[in-house]
Amino acid sequence: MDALTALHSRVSVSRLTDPAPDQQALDNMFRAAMRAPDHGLLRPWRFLVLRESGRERLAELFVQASLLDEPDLAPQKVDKIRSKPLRAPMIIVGICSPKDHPKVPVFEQQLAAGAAIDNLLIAAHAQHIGAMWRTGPMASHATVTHGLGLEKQESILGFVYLGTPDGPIRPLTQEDFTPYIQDW
Ligand SMILES: Cc1cc2nc3c(=O)[nH]c(=O)nc-3n(C[C@H](O)[C@H](O)[C@H](O)COP(=O)(O)O)c2cc1C
Repeated sequence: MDALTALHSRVSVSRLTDPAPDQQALDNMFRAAMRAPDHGLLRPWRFLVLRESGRERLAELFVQASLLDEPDLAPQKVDKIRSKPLRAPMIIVGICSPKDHPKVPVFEQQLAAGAAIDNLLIAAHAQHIGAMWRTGPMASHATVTHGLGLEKQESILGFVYLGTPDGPIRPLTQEDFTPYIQDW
């Protein structure tokens, strides 16, 4: 798929199944992530790749975090929370890992890390891999961030769910971009 086709047609895929992306596809995605615009070339990102046991451990962190917030959570709700990270065969946790820099504020480093995640999504799509960027309250919950080994200054920007699309991909309608553009 050429670059413009990939950019014009990327779509989130929420229903994902096996197989997970193979190593070559993953390498292509990370190479794309590394090409994100990056003020100062600080590489203010890192990624955790969660496969079978990683997703299960993440599920337990989600449960622990939710029970800490709401100790009386109904068992059905606990099961639902536990099932969330198991919705796809692979999750990549996109982390902003800002560096101290006199000219590059954390905000810009978060933008760069977000761009790296978007490059990763587009590279997944270009290889016919289904992907969806998710966050939710678990992304900023201390139980989850500590459990995943984040440092104090780091933050989770997204859980990227990855796999093979399970069913048809949502058809896209051409969106009119002109309302978002002005000559000035
Ligand atoms: C930072 C960020 C966090 C997101 N978190 C969620 C989320 O937790 N749940 C969700 O359903 N969509 C989330 N989305 C949106 C989806 O990834 C997706 O972009 C949206 O559903 C639109 O679909 P499309 O990507 O096919 O246009 C998030 C997007 C971004 C950029």
